[in-house]
Amino acid sequence: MNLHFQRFPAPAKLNLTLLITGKRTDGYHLLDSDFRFIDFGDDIDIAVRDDGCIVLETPTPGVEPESDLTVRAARLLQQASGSRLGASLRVTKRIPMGGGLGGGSSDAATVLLALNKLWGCGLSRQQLMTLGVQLGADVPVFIFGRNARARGIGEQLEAIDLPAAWYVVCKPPVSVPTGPVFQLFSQKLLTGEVRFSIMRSLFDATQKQNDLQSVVTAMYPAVNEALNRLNEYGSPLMTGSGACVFLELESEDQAKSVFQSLSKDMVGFVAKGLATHPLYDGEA
Ligand SMILES: C[C@@](CO)(OP(=O)(O)O)[C@H](O)COP(=O)(O)OP(=O)(O)OC[C@H]1O[C@@H](n2ccc(N)nc2=O)[C@H](O)[C@@H]1O
Ligand SMILES: Nc1ncnc2c1ncn2[C@@H]1O[C@H](COP(=O)(O)OP(=O)(O)O)[C@@H](O)[C@H]1O
Repeated sequence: MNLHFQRFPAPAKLNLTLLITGKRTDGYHLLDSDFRFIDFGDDIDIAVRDDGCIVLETPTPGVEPESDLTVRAARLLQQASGSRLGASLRVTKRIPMGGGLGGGSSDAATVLLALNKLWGCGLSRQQLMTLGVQLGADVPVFIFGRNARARGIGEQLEAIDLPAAWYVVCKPPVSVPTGPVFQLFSQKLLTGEVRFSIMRSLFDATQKQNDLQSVVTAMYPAVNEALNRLNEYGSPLMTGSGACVFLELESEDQAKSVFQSLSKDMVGFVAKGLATHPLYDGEA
């Protein structure tokens, strides 16, 4: 079979603020969070196959190919669209796993967006978002394509305009699993150590916070250390359920200079905030 690969970007996200506002009866927590895409991410090379097979040529260490979100996204679209076509996938992984940067979710969203076009499925953006949330709470925002305020578990999205900004992102040497962080948050609710954040309009709108941060720093001192290092230059925050932490700066020069002054053992990068997802085409 003659395979013709095309490259599609899968950007990382930052949660510029993340409030936990309640809990659904199925145990999922309700959020109020501002998502921003950044110019750092994975790349996925995709070739259409005429035999219907979904082949991941670059398995991620520690993730069974069948449970990889790229493969699950392709199979889900096959089922939903009835397409008889298949795909070969090559993932160039840069986004650290368990980093709160949404790597797996972004990979899944990119596969859904790309194969919808390559297979000619013709599903709307909204239909793809409905499929995407079955794979993970973070998938819909990547399909939505604009920086967004997300509510519900991440499926109620409202586009937001954000000023140009650069980010120093640090990756402490730990990988944080999302489920246990929410579980611990729930336990601490019972003991009164954490609370649900009431409506955001009652807060100072400029105040940014992450309600999962205290839970994660209690479990992982390395996350606290990274926050302390960045604290010397501004007000850093953890993204998502961690482990990455970031500091927003107004210029690229400022961001680079902060990054350079961090000690060499701090793993991280400088990224620009994007206005939209690179695959966003303006269509609703
Ligand atoms: C916290 C956030 C914020 O952006 O980001 P990450 O740190 O994972 O990137 C997300 O809401 C995470 O979304 P995602 O990573 O897709 O989570 P999922 O795979 O759907 O859920 C993993 C587990 O976390 C818990 N979970 C997840 C989301 C949510 N709103 N409430 C929850 O209680 C559930 O126990 C679920 O089984
Ligand atoms: N293509 C993929 N890329 C990253 N993680 C994946 C992928 N497929 C499945 N996973 C699983 O999803 C988990 C969450 O990964 P990821 O979304 O990158 O981090 P986070 O939820 O912290 O933003 C990983 O620990 C891994 O087990």
